[in-house]
Amino acid sequence: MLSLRGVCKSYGEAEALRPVDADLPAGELAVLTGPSGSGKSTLLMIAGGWETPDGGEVVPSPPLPDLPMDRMSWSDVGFVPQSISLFEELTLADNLALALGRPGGGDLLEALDLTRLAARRPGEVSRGEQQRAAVARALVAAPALVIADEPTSHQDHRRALLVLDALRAAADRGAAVLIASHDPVAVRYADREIRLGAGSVLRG
Ligand SMILES: Nc1ncnc2c1ncn2[C@@H]1O[C@H](COP(=O)(O)OP(=O)(O)OP(=O)(O)O)[C@@H](O)[C@H]1O
Repeated sequence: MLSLRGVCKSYGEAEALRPVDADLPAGELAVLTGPSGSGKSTLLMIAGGWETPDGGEVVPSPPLPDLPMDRMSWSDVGFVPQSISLFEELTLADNLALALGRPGGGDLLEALDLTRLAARRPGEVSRGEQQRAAVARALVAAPALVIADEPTSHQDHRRALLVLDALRAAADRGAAVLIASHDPVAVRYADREIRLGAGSVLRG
């Protein structure tokens, strides 16, 4: 469960995120929508504890450890950044193993149509395949909170459904899953939509 109460953020004079109230219960997949620049990525960074809001509060339950982003464990928060950011020197399988702390995640690689690519490095697979591997890495350690920024942006329709099915399965096992997306398929898949519009929340 994650509660956002009046969370807002500015960069200097620029208002990146107007105050937002939203709840993200455990076991639900929520989609954050809104025009480009409305603050979706900013809100995801705040929700994951990697950015500090200027006002309001973020209340994760159970609480997140008070650690900087690069020290956060994949078993605390699973993150799919817009930039994907796999470890380039590791194979896809080893990217998952690093997150899990041991080899594993074959079921996720299979579910995301990556089994035959498991021994390749990110530079040896397509952008869409890298993105699916980032989704697998985010889910492999079964975190209670999953945050994904545009996780279907590089997927064809069939693979977008695989990604959404994997995120849905994480919610079904009890995780709170928050994704930002422009993809209407993702919006249909979600249990709730949090809409940011021109800097303000229309529905949460
Ligand atoms: N580090 C920063 N410094 C200054 N302004 C920033 C910074 N990061 C984001 N912004 C601004 O804050 C606003 C919200 O950005 P954000 O990336 O959260 O939007 P978004 O809804 O995720 O956009 P998109 O759909 O294009 O990814 C934008 O106007 C952006 O230019």
